[in-house]
Amino acid sequence: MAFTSASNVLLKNIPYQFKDVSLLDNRAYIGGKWLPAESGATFPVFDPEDNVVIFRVVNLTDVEVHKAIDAAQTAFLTYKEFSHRKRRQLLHQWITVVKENRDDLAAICTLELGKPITESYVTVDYGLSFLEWFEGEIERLYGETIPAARENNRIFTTREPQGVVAAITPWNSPIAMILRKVGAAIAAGCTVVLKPAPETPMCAIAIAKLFERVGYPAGTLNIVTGDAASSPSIGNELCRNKLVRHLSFTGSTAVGKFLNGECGKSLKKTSMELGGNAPFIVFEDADIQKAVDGLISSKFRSSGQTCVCANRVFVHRSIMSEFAEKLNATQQKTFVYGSVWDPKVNFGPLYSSRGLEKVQKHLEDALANGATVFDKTSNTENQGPNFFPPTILLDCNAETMRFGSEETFGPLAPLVPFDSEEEVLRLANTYESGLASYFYTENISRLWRVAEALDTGMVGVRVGLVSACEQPFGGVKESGIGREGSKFGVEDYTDVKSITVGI
Ligand SMILES: NC(=O)c1ccc[n+]([C@@H]2O[C@H](COP(=O)([O-])OP(=O)(O)OC[C@H]3O[C@@H](n4cnc5c(N)ncnc54)[C@H](O)[C@@H]3O)[C@@H](O)[C@H]2O)c1
Ligand SMILES: O=CCCC(=O)O
Repeated sequence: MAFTSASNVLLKNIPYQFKDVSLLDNRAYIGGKWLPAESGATFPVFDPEDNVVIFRVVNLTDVEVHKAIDAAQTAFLTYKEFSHRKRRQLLHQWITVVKENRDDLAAICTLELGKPITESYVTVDYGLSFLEWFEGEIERLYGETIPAARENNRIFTTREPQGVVAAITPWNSPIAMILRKVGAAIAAGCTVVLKPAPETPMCAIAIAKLFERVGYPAGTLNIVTGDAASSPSIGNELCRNKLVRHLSFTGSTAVGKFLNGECGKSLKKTSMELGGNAPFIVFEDADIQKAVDGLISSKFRSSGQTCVCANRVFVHRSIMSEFAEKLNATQQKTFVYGSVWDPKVNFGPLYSSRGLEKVQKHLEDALANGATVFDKTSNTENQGPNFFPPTILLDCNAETMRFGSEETFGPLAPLVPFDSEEEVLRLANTYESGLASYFYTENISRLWRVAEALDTGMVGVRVGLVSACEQPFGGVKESGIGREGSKFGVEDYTDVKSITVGI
């Protein structure tokens, strides 16, 4: 077993040898410099596999965040003058260094998030796919010519970068969430102050270490780290500072609503990628094994910790027993447990005891209200303090049980019987959230009817995975504002300027 030599930053022995230990830094990155907190404060980052402290990272206040915003504004004045071709070349170089350091990035993700190493590679590659997509988009940020009503006028539009973007990201899928947001803003010609989640700051720092190698103006990307207690004061500065033109947030609906309200005071543009509570519907005419396979990837990906994971599983009453049997058999065949560093392992612990408590509460609530566990998996003992096995619940009710109105964010699959299309659409559409939904049918008319009726930003029809760099990602209702990825993801960080010329 090899041990890393980055012992000055990494506080625990791990079974991985970093190829480039300089990616492990615990300082903030402001105006092109790596800095400690002025107060000297740091906060701990834990390994979810055993709750041991792995890093201590600098804990900033609003004072340093203010400086980071100033640095981003200074950089913007230089960066916005770069041609689109030059911006594309820089992004291409960033992609190259991220690719070259894929192993170390995946290892940091596994360390901080407890993600099995194989899944961490998937999230790094998913993040890279966004950078590659945005690189292609940079030189396609076209304007328009508009026929003018006045004979002696000509009207053109251009897409202008907005300026300083404040980005706040969550712990789940840290590499991809950062690259999807920061990559788009930088492709559009903006500069960024990023506040990563306190649980996963080292992924953000490593990404910035690679960014630094590329030759962007100092201050184009700044990383401001802070723990849960300092997040509100950091957020306050990001929302109130007038130099910030756009706040791009991914996280819970509660925090998103608060930040959106704060940004409203200075009418900042916001992008809000918030919580989901995805319905997953299996109609009586579905291919049952296909639906089972889709649910396995939608529900149990990242141990159930993505915003687009199925949360409420509606199965037509006539096929419930067959579906449950097949789901249980398939999940037992699919998942391998053990050390997150073992490439064969594909199901890991939850990110923290906070995550575990929430899933346990949803399970207890469902059981107290009449649900039953289908067949508790028996081979998941001794997997660490934050481990929760894939669990299938029968006899569930989405209107009376907690999972019906709150995201579980864990591997609990509550199966809810339904009798008609009308009933299931009413149940699927009642909740305030509207991020993703999924359904399985082999009936072509129902396919179009239900896809159009589901009130969500994304619909998966006979697929359990919708996420892709080219697909507009985002929600309606309380799941958010705006779209990430796709051509809309870059456009979101530009303003349309119209230029009227008299001739
Ligand atoms: N729609 C999407 O694209 C998407 C993607 C991933 C996660 N999510 C959602 O994120 C949630 C899980 O992430 P979480 O638990 O980290 O969410 P969270 O809202 O608690 O935290 C998200 C980020 O906001 C920061 N934060 C919290 N309070 C703040 C404040 N007052 N000011 C500034 N920053 C503050 C946190 O430190 C973290 O960086 C889930 O609801 C999930 O659905 C949504
Ligand atoms: O958790 C949210 C994002 C995951 C994804 O992009 O598929």
